[in-house]
Amino acid sequence: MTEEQQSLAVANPKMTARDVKVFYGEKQAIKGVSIDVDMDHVTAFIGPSGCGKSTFLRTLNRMNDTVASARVEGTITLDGEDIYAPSMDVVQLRARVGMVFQKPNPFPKSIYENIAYGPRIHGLAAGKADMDVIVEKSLRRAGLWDEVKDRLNDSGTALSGGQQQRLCIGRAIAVEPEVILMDEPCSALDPIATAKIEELIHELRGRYGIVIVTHNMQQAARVSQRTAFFHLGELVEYGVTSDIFTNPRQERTKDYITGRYG
Ligand SMILES: Nc1ncnc2c1ncn2[C@@H]1O[C@H](COP(=O)(O)OP(=O)(O)OP(=O)(O)O)[C@@H](O)[C@H]1O
Repeated sequence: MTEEQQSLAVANPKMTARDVKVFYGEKQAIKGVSIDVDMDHVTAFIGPSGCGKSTFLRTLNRMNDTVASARVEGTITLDGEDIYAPSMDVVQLRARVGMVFQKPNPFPKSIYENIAYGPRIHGLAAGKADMDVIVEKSLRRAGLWDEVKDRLNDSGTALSGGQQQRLCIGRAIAVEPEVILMDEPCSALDPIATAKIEELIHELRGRYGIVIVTHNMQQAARVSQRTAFFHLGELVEYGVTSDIFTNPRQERTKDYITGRYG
């Protein structure tokens, strides 16, 4: 075992998934996945289209609840607490485990309101001055403040695609999440906007647990320290990113990273 692999084994998990299965009606999309997510490493989910990356990602904050035919089995915990327990407040859970989607989806409101909306609902600001601080801090963390500080009342939808995606990251940050799930956050962006998001992921690492689904293996190699390779609903291999890309243990992983399918 390399030193890095040892640290993989002893990592203190923020979230754990054990034998997670997801069904859409009769069809099984996830076949018994177990994985840990920690705060210190960015985790990338890779694999060919339809292998279940997004489905599994969405189990981590119960976004699958919004799909009527979806059913989840197994156990997922956040700080040791079962997130599928009846006592779990799902609105609170989705603030603690935030999500950024493939297509930037700011609210059709001002830049300021996009950030302030969540903290207001969750009662995080005592008044306007408090909210101003939260808005500035969130936009700074999302790497957007300098670009928008003089136009906070402009519509969020008037920003460029890359700026909109950083606004959505800022919106997730504003409610003080512990984990941020990103579902192909750069697939609608040009290379420059993509580079900015990747840089931002580096800056956010450690402060938040980060899980990113990506089609782009170079991106997984650039932004993550842990990579999980999914195929046909199974987690085929999970490990230190550099090991997965240079020394995969499973034949299916090797075939995928060498471009034999996908
Ligand atoms: N709402 C749904 N209802 C029924 N089946 C679904 C639904 N969402 C996903 N699936 C199916 O579940 C399987 C996994 O899909 P999922 O979108 O999770 O894969 P993915 O690896 O994220 O794919 P992609 O990279 O193309 O986004 C696929 O067979 C897909 O058709």
